[in-house]
Amino acid sequence: MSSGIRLDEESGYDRDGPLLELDGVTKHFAQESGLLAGMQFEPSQFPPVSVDRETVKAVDDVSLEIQPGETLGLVGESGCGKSTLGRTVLRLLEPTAGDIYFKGENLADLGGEKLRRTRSDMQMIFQDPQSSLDPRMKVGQIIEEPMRAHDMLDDEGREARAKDLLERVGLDPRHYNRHPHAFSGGQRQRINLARALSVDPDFVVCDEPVSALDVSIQAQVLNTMDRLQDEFGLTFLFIAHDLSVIRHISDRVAVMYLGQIVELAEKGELFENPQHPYTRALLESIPVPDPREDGLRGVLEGEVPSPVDPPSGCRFRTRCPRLIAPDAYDWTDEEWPRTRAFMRAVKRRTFEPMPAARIEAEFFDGTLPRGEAGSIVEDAIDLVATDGETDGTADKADRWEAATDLLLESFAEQSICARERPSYEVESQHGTERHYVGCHLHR
Ligand SMILES: Nc1ncnc2c1ncn2[C@@H]1O[C@H](COP(=O)(O)OP(=O)(O)OP(=O)(O)O)[C@@H](O)[C@H]1O
Repeated sequence: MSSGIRLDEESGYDRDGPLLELDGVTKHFAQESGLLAGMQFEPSQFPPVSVDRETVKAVDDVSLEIQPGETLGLVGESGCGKSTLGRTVLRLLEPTAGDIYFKGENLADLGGEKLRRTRSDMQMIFQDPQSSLDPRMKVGQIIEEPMRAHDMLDDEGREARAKDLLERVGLDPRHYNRHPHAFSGGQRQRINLARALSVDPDFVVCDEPVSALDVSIQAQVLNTMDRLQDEFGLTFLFIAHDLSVIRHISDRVAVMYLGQIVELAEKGELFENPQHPYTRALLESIPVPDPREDGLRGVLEGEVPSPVDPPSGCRFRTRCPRLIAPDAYDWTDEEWPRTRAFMRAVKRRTFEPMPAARIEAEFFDGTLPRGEAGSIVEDAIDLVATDGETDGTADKADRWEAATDLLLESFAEQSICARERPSYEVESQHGTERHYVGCHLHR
């Protein structure tokens, strides 16, 4: 067509547009709070117990697009919301807020036959090929099950298609009558692929599909997925915590942290020109095949905070090595990085108690920051130093906590990183696509 726009006859879908579009997608879970599984004794009421509920903010305000035929890799540490996002996209989970458009149509508006058809157009494969295959069923039945559920073909047609699919995923069609236990992990994941493809979907969410497999098998399965993507014209949302897997399969990569996308760029751009401190830390923690290295380099410090009460502003700021200086103080080039390093060390208690002068020497090269910032640092040093003024607080643990609170409240909480949610676009150095980064360093 001269306009370059092609419309899907039935749906009016503009094929040059995104296949999938997420707009502010949010998924929160209500759960009982931690204390005694949330039970509280309330003698004044009947029954005399109440259950506290808290909100797990698993996915928060995610917007992105996936183009037809591409693989968008979704990467992040365990618990950052990748699976929840994948399931919400397929509406296996109802979003708390936001819209999901598939082929231009809002999934929330679909019903009846159209919803049924869209469901078969969107499939999912899971991490554990062992537990997702019913051991009592034969491979043929497993692959035919979705076709039966969607009234696709007759018995003969389904059998022929199942056998064809077995071959196309790299298995022997003669295995049609075998049970899944007769197959290796990699082969079972191929059966899963055949099942997902049986209903001829356009879009597949692949949730850690190779994580349970030996590294030697992973590449083979990934290569098969790559080939099938071309043959079937598939679009993948590919979830993995392993950056080398993501690098193998993705066209673009979205990095997720505590329920939000913090960076999104073409694969080459993301790996060659990572801009978010979280992405950099993830990249640095890829194990290197160097026998002198004892495993991981530059490992991420601390734990991922709870999604019940995520940090304000940039969610990564509580672990970020590049937290931005608070504007309320006047810093020289050296003062802020030193103060930041001291604050992190106090918070994580990474140094042994020592006299104040030694702390000053080790963290500040003997010269404290000038002005108000310097007085605050001095007070914090006093609290943790072996010869510091204790101000009546004799307990050592309390003093470390008081120093941590003082530093965090005076500095970390005043940083723009704590006050505003970052969202910026930077120029790509490699490739042509947009490079999104949620980090105030790009203000
Ligand atoms: N049904 C649920 N009820 C309450 N909280 C949930 C539920 N499902 C997930 N969560 C929480 O939501 C957060 C995100 O979990 P999710 O499984 O999506 O992360 P993930 O990045 O896929 O991690 P993993 O790779 O470990 O599966 C976690 O804190 C998790 O405990």
